[in-house]
Amino acid sequence: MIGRLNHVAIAVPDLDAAAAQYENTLGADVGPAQDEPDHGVTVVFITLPNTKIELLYPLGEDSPINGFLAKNPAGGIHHMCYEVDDIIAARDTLRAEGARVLGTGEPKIGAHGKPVLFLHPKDFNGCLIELEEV
Ligand SMILES: C[C@@H](C(=O)O)C(=O)SCCNC(=O)CCNC(=O)[C@H](O)C(C)(C)COP(=O)(O)OP(=O)(O)OC[C@H]1O[C@@H](n2cnc3c(N)ncnc32)[C@H](O)[C@@H]1OP(=O)(O)O
Ligand SMILES: [Co+2]
Repeated sequence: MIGRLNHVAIAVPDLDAAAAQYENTLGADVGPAQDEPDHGVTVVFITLPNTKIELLYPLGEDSPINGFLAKNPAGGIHHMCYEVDDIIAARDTLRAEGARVLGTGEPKIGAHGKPVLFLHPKDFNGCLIELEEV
């Protein structure tokens, strides 16, 4: 069901510093910061030859990453995003297997303009999973 690794997301306490570090110290292809108000985050995408890194910073008071950053003040890996062909079919299969789909269960439009859903980290070895329909 899952296909390519679309991105690995890292929650960071200082978005400008993290973006500059990836650009200047690691020599990566770093994009501009973009606000994602529907998701409560500001993101910076870093394009690697085989996948992307998503730097995440909270946007607004109800950001879903506030708790994670409170527990991990230095930052940390927040989620993995896997590509799927059909996100509704994937959701229904996963639910039937007992996995918890977060939020309303209806896909939202993600940072790439494509539908996304999240799966509870406690159901997947402590790793929050994002699914993106490509
Ligand atoms: C723009 C878009 C895109 O790429 O297109 C994005 O990525 S938006 C990316 C941001 N959006 C999202 O993450 C949306 C989905 N996320 C959520 O709904 C939430 O963040 C939850 C995953 C439900 C966690 O919420 P919250 O931290 O408030 O809950 P909580 O404190 O009760 O946490 C429940 C347990 O899960 C753990 N926990 C929390 N966040 C975690 C994470 N990212 N990875 C692994 N474990 C995690 C907590 O430590 C806790 O474990 P213990 O009980 O053992 O201490
Ligand atoms: Co993401």
